[in-house]
Parts: sequence; structure tokens; C-alpha cells
Amino acid sequence: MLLTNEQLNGLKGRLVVSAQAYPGEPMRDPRTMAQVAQSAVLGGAAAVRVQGLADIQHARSAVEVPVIGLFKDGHEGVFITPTLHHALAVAQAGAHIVALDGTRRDRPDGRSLRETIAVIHEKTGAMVMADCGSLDDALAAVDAGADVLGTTLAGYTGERPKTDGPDLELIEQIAAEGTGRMLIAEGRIHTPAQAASALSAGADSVVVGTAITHPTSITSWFVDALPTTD
Ligand SMILES: CC(=O)N[C@H](C=O)[C@@H](O)[C@H](O)[C@H](O)COP(=O)(O)O
Repeated sequence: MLLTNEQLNGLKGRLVVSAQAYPGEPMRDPRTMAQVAQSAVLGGAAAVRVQGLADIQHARSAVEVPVIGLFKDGHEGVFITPTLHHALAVAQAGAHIVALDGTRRDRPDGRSLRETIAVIHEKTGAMVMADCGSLDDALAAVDAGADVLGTTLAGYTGERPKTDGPDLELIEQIAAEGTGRMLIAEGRIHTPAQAASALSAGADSVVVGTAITHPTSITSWFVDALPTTD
């Protein structure tokens, strides 16, 4: 089932929840991630973002809302849905929106972002979310045909500082361009107030991951806030 522009626009002003468990972690099980996604939808999430082909398949069966899918391969350089091959697999697993590295860096398969997006559109009809790390990335992604822009990689590519919370300056910069594409704030949004401030800065929608779905990180925030006892 493809996503219509109307359904995409339905995400405006709303929360998207990213549910991801990392290699070796106790919750890394597609059924568990699908249950986390379901729980997020019960809480009001308008869409979910999930990693890995099995997680995408399970999430598609578990929730009715749009599924943003990605396929992480490695953990440095271009690793978020790095090649066309990964992207087509994500769409075939059922993602309505394929999230991929939307930076200007060379892709491991040597294809351009434009070519990658064109083939995804042509072969699958899925929409494409470009995970960007800077304003220049976002403008290049618009030019390459991305349907959705994300600030996902801000602070992770060397082009922008790794801000404590969301990179509000980057959100403002992209919003000011009036690209006509949906702008989703993503990355280090840890509180409800930060989510609201991302929308105030000009984002159309907000993705929250760690602060809602990663108990190990959340627990460590509390542990670290306690005075040391020794
Ligand atoms: C940089 C990178 O690899 N980001 C990943 C992209 O899918 C995830 O690890 C993040 O959890 C996601 O972007 C949501 O962000 P946060 O967990 O900060 O709310």
C-alpha cells in the first residue's frame, strides 16, 4: 500500500516515534520492536520509524500508521540505507517511506542520490526521506527528488555541531528555504518541550527515538543524575 500525499501531509504537527534496538541488545527482536511501535501508536504517534527488514515487516502488520523504514549497515560513514540495494529491500519489506542517507557524501555503490531516489520511486512507488546533516545536504536532497527531509544526521557528519538537544538552527535554516518538502526534525529530541521547540523552529513533524524507546539510555540518564555513592 503506497502512501498518498494527503497521508504524508497528515503527519504535519504530529509526533513520529523511532523504535530501534542495537546489535546485541536485549530488545533486539522484531516482535519486541513491533510491540514498542504499537505502544507508541496507542500513545498518539502518527507514524513509526523502524530499522531492519524484519522489524519493518513486523511493524507493518502491527500498526495501521505509516511506517518509515531504514536499513543500517555498519555504523560510520554512509550507513543508513547506504545503497540502492538496501533501499529496494526496505521498500519491499513494506516501508511506506524509505529513509536513507541524504548527505552529499559518496555512496558505497557509487550511485548518486538522484539516481537512487529515481529508481526507488520508479520501481516501488515508496516515498523517500533523506536523512541530512546540513543545509547543503537538504538543498541537494530536494534537488535529487526527496519527498521528505530529516535532520537525522545533524551533528554526525562533521558539518554541524552535535548540539545537546535538537539542532534548532539547522531546522530554521531549512524551513527558511521554503523547499515545499516535508521537514522532519530528528535527532537528540529528549523532552516534550524540545519536540515543541522543533516545530516552532519550522519543522513540520518531529521524530523521537531514544527518549521514548531506548530504556537503557533513559535509565542511564537517571543514574547519571544521582549523586555518586562511594
Ligand atoms: C544518527 C543515527 O544513526 N540515527 C538513527 C537513525 O535512525 C537512530 O539511531 C536514532 O535513534 C534516530 O535518528 C532518532 O534519534 P534520537 O534517538 O536521537 O531521538
